[in-house]
Amino acid sequence: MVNMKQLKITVYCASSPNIHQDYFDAATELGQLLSAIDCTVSYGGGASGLMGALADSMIKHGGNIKGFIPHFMIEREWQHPHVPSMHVVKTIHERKDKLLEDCDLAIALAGGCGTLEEFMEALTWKQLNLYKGKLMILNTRSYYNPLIQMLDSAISENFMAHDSSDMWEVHEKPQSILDSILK
Ligand SMILES: Nc1ncnc2c1ncn2[C@@H]1O[C@H](COP(=O)(O)O)[C@@H](O)[C@H]1O
Repeated sequence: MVNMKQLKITVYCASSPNIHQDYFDAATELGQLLSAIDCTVSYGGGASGLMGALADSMIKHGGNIKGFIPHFMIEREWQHPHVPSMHVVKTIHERKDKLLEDCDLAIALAGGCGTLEEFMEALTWKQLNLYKGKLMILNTRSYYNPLIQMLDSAISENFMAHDSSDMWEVHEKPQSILDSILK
């Protein structure tokens, strides 16, 4: 049985606030579900978009959430004001390293180029065995279908090994992510 106190989860997600309510609902639900299993969640430390929704939900439901935010974003006052454990790092590269350090599971919620880049780096590191944790995609509103199709093409065209899709799980709903963690 997994000791949930030990489980370290990283969540990559959008900074944009101008998105469909379904994405906010999914981030809020995931925050509530992860709070209930008492794991530690690390994220980019922002207050806007899905980052803010996830952090607000975890704070509301008594979860453990840590932010890793580069100094230049603090200067722009982008950090979440109520996340108690906020780590200020020098660069965005240091933030990405910290987010994957000792991470058991990295989850990509919907997001823009920042989220895509973070998730693809984690996948690349997993392929190189530099990251040993799990990877999950929360496919709210089928947002990630084109990326999944692209990865399938990379496999079918032999740019990636035939068993590469074992490296990630795709979940349509937050509850399905929780079920996979608990199984
Ligand atoms: N306003 C922001 N606060 C914190 N982090 C931000 C912000 N804007 C971009 N970022 C960085 O990008 C990802 C999310 O990027 P998306 O392009 O919105 O998916 C976030 O983790 C930060 O690295």
